[in-house]
Amino acid sequence: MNTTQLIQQILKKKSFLCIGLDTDLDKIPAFLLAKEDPIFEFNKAIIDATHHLAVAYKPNTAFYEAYGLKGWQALEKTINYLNTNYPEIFTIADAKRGDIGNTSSRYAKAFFEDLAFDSVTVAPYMGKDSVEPFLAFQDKFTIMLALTSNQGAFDFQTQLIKNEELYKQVLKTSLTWENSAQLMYVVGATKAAYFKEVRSIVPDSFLLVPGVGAQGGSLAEVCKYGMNTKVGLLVNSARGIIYAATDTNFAFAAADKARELQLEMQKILTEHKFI
Ligand SMILES: O=C(O)c1cc(=O)[nH]c(=O)n1[C@@H]1O[C@H](COP(=O)(O)O)[C@@H](O)[C@H]1O
Repeated sequence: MNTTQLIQQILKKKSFLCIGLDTDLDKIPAFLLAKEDPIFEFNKAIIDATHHLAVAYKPNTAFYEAYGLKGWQALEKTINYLNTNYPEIFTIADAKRGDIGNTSSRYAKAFFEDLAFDSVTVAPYMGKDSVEPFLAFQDKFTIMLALTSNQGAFDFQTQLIKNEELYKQVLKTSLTWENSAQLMYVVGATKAAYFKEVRSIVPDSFLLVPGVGAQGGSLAEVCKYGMNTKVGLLVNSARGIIYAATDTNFAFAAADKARELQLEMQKILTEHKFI
């Protein structure tokens, strides 16, 4: 998957929605628990009901790792199901990895080769040599945390170091790395006031924007300064979509929630003259 294909999909579906598959056995409909693989059954139903409204899916690996081998198998089945049945969909392993080089290269192999995701989220705290092994996969995307949606983002990311916020230095420095065209950045929807600054540093990159829905971020506020000339946004919602209902109609209820966001996105894409 390249950005041209991603943009084509966005314009065709009139959507830049990413659905977070943060699948929690305590929250999914109880009747699914009797199935052999409840996590995969839930994901499959959500994907089948929403794939025409979303351009990307983002399983957060924590929700799978929490269930050990069974959870990891459900993650593998989910990525295989997406790649086989909906190859146009952009897939994100939300794993927030990053370690010394030889370890990062194992993480990259796990998510790009073994599980065949299009992208993986990476924490940049350990610097260039911890991110390079991900960027070495030239046809994959490395999505680096820049300014996260949580309150703790203010602990380090916005602190001034030599008169400049740390997240800005992270953005600027990453642009000097080899294959930086394959970088995307996480900027939380709850940080809408920062999008103008972010865009002044990374005008061409895609931004993955979590934090609408359950965390209270506003899509309209994000789009005011977050878009670039090629849309440049993937806006994620997990709980706000996938747990819309807990009865047998859960997937339809999720599709209704996804449709609400897609319609809002369609309006914004029209206003910005993309469609
Ligand atoms: O990298 C992420 O996706 C991420 C970064 C961030 O700054 N904030 C954030 O919420 N996320 C993830 O995005 C998802 C948000 O889920 P909801 O709040 O349920 O929509 C979770 O999987 C988070 O781990």
